[in-house]
Amino acid sequence: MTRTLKVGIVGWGAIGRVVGTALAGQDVQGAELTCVVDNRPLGEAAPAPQVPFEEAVERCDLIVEAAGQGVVREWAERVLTSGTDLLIASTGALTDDELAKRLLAAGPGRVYFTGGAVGGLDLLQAVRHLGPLEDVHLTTTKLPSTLEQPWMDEELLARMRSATGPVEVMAGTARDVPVKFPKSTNVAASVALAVGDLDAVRVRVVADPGATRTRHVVEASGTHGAYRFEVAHAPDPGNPATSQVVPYAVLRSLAALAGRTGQIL
Ligand SMILES: NC(=O)C1=CN([C@@H]2O[C@H](COP(=O)(O)OP(=O)(O)OC[C@H]3O[C@@H](n4cnc5c(N)ncnc54)[C@H](O)[C@@H]3O)[C@@H](O)[C@H]2O)C=CC1
Ligand SMILES: O=C([O-])CC(=O)C(=O)O
Repeated sequence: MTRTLKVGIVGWGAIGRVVGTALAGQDVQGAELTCVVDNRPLGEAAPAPQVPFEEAVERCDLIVEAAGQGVVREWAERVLTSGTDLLIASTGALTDDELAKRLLAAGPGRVYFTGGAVGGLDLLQAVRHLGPLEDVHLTTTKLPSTLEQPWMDEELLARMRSATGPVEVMAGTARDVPVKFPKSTNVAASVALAVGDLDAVRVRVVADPGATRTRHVVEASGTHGAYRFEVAHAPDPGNPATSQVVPYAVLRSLAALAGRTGQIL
């Protein structure tokens, strides 16, 4: 008999709650929810025991990080070293070259990332083999309130709050942007992971009071072709910084990792 994959969720928020509830309801063949980690007491809210991180690493075959970039920085290497696998949502943490290098060298646990809110990453990963992509652009457009940051000056905050149309709040590369919007632009790092180059991905972050749907547009071109992927997601009602689809992207990855019959992977 094949073993059931024991999964621990770190972060019982917009992503973790949906993923954990589906796992607890046995919606993912071959995988089960073993425990939950969160820095807030969850009481009866979680359908599996809430445990400290150390205990989750011991008890699980795979940890799903759905808590924030800080958790990846603090825990990822220890998870992998213990032999537990790790599925990362907060890919922006990997813009730190030192951390990324350490994770690449760590094991025996394996590290995965979810495509999350953005599409087309499989194809971008594939076309790398045909030659470099010369031009890669990501434009992320969200509601202004989801993009406000402590480092912003009063003038920018006032422009965002009084905007009646789109306002560009940052232009940079996938190396710079996810650090500045840690809860809102992990997608930039995910595109860079697919392309294989943080500095090659040019990112624009746009605040738009009309953005009832969060939009991510990825455009890339090289000598071998041109690619464009555009999504417009409903935001999670409780946490509009996160698109509602993201936990389902995590669940899709989990179904593939648990890899049981009854599905075409
Ligand atoms: N790759 C992608 O497309 C996306 C990635 N994300 C990433 O996923 C993270 C989680 O997203 P949501 O579920 O929407 O956030 P959320 O804010 O709804 O939930 C986060 C949960 O993690 C917990 N938490 C925070 N720090 C913790 C720590 N140090 N230890 C234990 N628990 C901790 C919080 O208490 C909260 O329950 C975001 O911060 C972002 O980095 C979010 C959306 C899309
Ligand atoms: O959910 C989204 O649309 C994107 C997001 O928050 C992130 O990349 O961190």
